[in-house]
Amino acid sequence: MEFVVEMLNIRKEFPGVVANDDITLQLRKGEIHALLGENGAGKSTLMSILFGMYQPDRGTIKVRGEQVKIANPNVANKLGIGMVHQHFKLVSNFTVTENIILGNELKRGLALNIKGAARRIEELSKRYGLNVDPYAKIEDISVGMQQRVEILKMLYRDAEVLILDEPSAVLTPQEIDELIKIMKGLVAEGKSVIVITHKLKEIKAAADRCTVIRRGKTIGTVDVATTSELQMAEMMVGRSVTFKVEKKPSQPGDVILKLEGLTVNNNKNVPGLKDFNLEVRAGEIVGIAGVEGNGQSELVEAITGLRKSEAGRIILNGQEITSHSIRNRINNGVAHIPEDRQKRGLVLDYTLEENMILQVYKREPFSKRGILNKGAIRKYASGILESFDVRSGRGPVSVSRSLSGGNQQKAIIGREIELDPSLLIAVQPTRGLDVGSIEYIHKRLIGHRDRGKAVLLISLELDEVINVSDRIAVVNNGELIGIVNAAETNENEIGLMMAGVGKGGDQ
Ligand SMILES: Nc1ncnc2c1ncn2[C@@H]1O[C@H](COP(=O)(O)OP(=O)(O)OP(=O)(O)O)[C@@H](O)[C@H]1O
Repeated sequence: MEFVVEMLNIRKEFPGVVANDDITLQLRKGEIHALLGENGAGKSTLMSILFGMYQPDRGTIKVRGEQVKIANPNVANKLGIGMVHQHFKLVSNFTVTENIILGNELKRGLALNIKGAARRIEELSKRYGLNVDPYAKIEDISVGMQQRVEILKMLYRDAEVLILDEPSAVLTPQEIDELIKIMKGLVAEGKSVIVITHKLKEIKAAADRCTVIRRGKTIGTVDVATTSELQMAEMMVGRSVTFKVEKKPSQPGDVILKLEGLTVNNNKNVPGLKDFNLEVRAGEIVGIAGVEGNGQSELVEAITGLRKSEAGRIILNGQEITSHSIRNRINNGVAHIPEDRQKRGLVLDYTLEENMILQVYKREPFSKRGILNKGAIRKYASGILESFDVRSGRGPVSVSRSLSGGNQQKAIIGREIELDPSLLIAVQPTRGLDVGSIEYIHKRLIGHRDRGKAVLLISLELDEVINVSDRIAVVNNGELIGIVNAAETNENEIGLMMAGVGKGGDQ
């Protein structure tokens, strides 16, 4: 039998949107199958159906040739289907083993045999090259390791089909290489993998076949080896796309942000950012390059006021703001596209239009003498949603939680750019976005620069930092290693600096 899973002519409708419209996906045993589609195309919905979280309105699912009804995730597990979600479901003060047996042994009322379970987890970890310590606490291990724990959880439950929903979105470039190896190891052992990803490079490196969907419809399934990245991108968005970022040389003006000897403690109360000096001028984009966890969060949180500084000064438009409140900084022209869109970006239970006016609702024309002007709010929000192509079932009145991840991200970016801030801090702005949206967001960041504003871009994507920034500041271990002009550098030079080697070879 060729296919281990077949999803045939699947339809799923939500209020105002047909998320899946006659979609067919057939998974061969032992393959890595990529699922590619624009933000909001319906990928997560389709996988949630396969994992029993939603029921399709129409269509058939077959597992190992037999028609099945996957009423809930327990049924999916019993059929050998497991899923790693974008947001992990782990208890942070429990160990790896406790997390893996939680909800399995516990739910089934089996006597707990932690040692036996840990032994089995260790064996699985070795067999699939996962390198996970069964006794480590979740809060002490990296996000990449936590993801492996989620993979182990599926293997522990004997999953044959593994669904990974945008697994690389939370990983560093090196962890992504390791994940690709892990996926290849899984299929070498006879498992089958479906992976949702927007990264065409990863599809090329890892997948055997790729199914492309657009606006809820199947466009086709291709063999990855014989299809180029550009061809897949064009199938996905339905038009030609360029991966190149067009921009004129910058025209830097006055200093907008100045950091002088800034030292900021991290969560462990030791300096995460040390004696840091940087200037960002009007009309330029300064990128921060560095391996995750080398002071970027401390830098951003200190500038936005989410974290206090231990020493040094933050100067915005010539005025010291080192100890100003968050609100005061916003009012003085700092906008922030945060890394964690669900925690800091959107109030998920508010509608989109409510989220679009979070910072400005007290201003005219949105309110007058404490009374909200609904018409003005609707007009403002609709304008943002339209220009940033935020797709949702019910437009401005959609509850933010119902949007696909990528569309939530676009809404946040739109809201922050619309404030027309003198300093825009963009942290991982294109994480989770499709290539068409990335192209658009890059244009808007450059457009913001060209209107004489300052942009500070923090990204783990080296391509993005090099292509979008004018100058690049490289950080390592909380220190500034050096600043280079983006037009005069390359990935190698930046990579060395990221490893702590200063320009010219000095440590
Ligand atoms: N629970 C829900 N209620 C209402 N609408 C929903 C719900 N879940 C998804 N949708 C809508 O269905 C469509 C498809 O969303 P889905 O999350 O499947 O997209 P996606 O392809 O995974 O996108 P992304 O790449 O941005 O994660 C979107 O328009 C979304 O707003």
